[in-house]
Amino acid sequence: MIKLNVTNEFSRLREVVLGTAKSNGPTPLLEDAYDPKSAEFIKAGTYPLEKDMIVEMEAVAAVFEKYDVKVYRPTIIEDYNQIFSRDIAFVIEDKFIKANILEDRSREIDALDAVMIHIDPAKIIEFPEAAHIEGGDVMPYGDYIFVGTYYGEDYSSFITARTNMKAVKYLQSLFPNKKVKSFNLRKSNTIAEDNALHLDCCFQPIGHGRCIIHREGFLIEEEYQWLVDFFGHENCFHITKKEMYNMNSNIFSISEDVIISEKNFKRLNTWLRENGYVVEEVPYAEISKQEGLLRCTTMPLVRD
Ligand SMILES: NC(=[NH2+])NCCC[C@H](N)C(=O)O
Repeated sequence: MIKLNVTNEFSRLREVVLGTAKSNGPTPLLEDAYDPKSAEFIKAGTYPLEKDMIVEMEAVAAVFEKYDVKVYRPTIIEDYNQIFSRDIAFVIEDKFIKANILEDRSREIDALDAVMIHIDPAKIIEFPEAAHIEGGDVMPYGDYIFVGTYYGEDYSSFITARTNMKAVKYLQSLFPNKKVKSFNLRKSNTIAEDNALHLDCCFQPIGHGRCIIHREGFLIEEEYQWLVDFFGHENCFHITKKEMYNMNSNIFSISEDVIISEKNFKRLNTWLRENGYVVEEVPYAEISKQEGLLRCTTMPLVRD
């Protein structure tokens, strides 16, 4: 049995699911894209190729091996995108919560059966159908759970809005002892630079009380300010629109001190090293064309 345990983004990682780019399928049709960045590269004829993405994801697997982290991979569904494991389920404390994901991605969870047989069935939780939630929007942080949402009246017109207030409320009922704090995120179906697809696309806590944040990803100034006050201004690494677009907030922590990051994130990686973190650089620029990066492709099961 897997002893599920996740209470934050950075305690020492022991077991994780890493997505796969194998049998990812051909380049999707433009009308089938479900995020603006993928659409941009489909239009430009530069949508990432399976063979290139496989190489990138194997580089992450090699880092996990180096740190002795046990890695599970999804069972391959033929011609289906299974890169972003983060969104399909998530672990908080000892509970494995199946997300209520976008219809286009609904088959991805089937590929985790081989992982779920090692989980106590009593710990597997499903959300009510009307409560939409994806793991990229959910971040446990000690007594808190931070959740990205969109609560505009026009929620249903945004394919980029994946977590609704029904889910935020349901999450609170599941964890009555935690403070669930939600953040209304900026959405755009067409302009990737204006789209915070998930909370991890504009914000992520790292070890030693710091975080990475993009102000404009938040629609409500007070909600952004709450985070800055919570972490302290000097502990926040602010990223620009372009850096958000390149997914700088979507790095992944193996521990308080070790972070996997993209090799082109010069400004971020320098800041991390100056502050004492060990940065494991990997190439992930092809994956990033699908509006996701390292956090999105991983789903932690066990941290210390
Ligand atoms: N946790 C994340 N930010 N995941 C990114 C998922 C990207 C994927 N193209 C989608 O639209 O669903």
